[in-house]
Amino acid sequence: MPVRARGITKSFGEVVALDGIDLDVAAGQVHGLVGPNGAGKTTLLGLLLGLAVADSGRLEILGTPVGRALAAPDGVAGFVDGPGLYPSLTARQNLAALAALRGREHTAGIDEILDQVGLTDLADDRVRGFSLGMRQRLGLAAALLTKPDLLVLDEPSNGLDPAGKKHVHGVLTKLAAEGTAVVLSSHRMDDVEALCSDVTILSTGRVAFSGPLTKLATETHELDYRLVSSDAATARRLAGETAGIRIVDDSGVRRDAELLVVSAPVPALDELVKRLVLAGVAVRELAPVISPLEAAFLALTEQPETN
Ligand SMILES: Nc1ncnc2c1ncn2[C@@H]1O[C@H](COP(=O)(O)OP(=O)(O)OP(=O)(O)O)[C@@H](O)[C@H]1O
Repeated sequence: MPVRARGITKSFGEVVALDGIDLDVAAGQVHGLVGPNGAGKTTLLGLLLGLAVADSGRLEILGTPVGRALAAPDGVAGFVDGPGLYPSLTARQNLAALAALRGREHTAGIDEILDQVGLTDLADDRVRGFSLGMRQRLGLAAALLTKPDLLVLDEPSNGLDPAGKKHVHGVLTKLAAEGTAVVLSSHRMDDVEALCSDVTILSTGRVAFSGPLTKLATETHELDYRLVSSDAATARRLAGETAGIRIVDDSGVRRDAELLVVSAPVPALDELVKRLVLAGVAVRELAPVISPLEAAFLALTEQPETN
């Protein structure tokens, strides 16, 4: 198991950043860490990278218990708070310098790595002029210099354009398929859904959910769905007549003539679709207003209102 954490706590003065965290990340898994600002994601990723030590609890990285020393265990790569790069060197020189620092001749692989992250055209430009998204891609390239068994990335999609995202997703998916365990944090639920097999939802330093994304979807019993059909009036009538379906009027989503928003468990929704088709009403669009992950995120991390 590349990551096995039990009862991890970490405080900064009065602030309890991590409050009894359990986390398992298996080889070949892309594991998403999500949670509101300040939930403890970066702190946890920092522990995995050996940038800080926990106050208490047990942490095993790649099968080795982590001690009190600040050191990145062998086989671990990644970054938090943006990658550390030399601004006056080019992208290629940055990678060559890092490879040299690690005492190995990696230059043969540098062109291929730059290509994987989509930086070939910028290989000989100085990093000083790089945008956030370009830096993120170069940071990932640096992490690929040694093929890591555990890759830890804080907000790797930050600042990426669609092409950059495609490259990064491609690289991470390929690494995971080859057995690397990937742990990444993100505020983008769509990215996590596209990329991760498993997710941990953190809320004020505690684990609110940890497990496969598919489990989260089945545990979410009822969601709001947008239904666009060829006959909204009939759809509204049939929805009202179908057991388990509730018509939502104040959902805050775009209102238009063909759109109906209903709240329903999946079997009731199936029944409604069958009735619509029997009545000769075409279903043009049927999708959750927010995804199961986003719904779970909001439900599990909602802060009680303070008056
Ligand atoms: N070096 C530090 N000194 C003092 N407090 C810290 C330090 N690092 C983190 N904290 C506090 O610990 C808590 C968790 O912070 P952390 O950065 O891990 O959250 P996060 O989930 O990564 O947030 P974000 O989504 O905003 O990046 C916050 O309350 C933060 O203020």
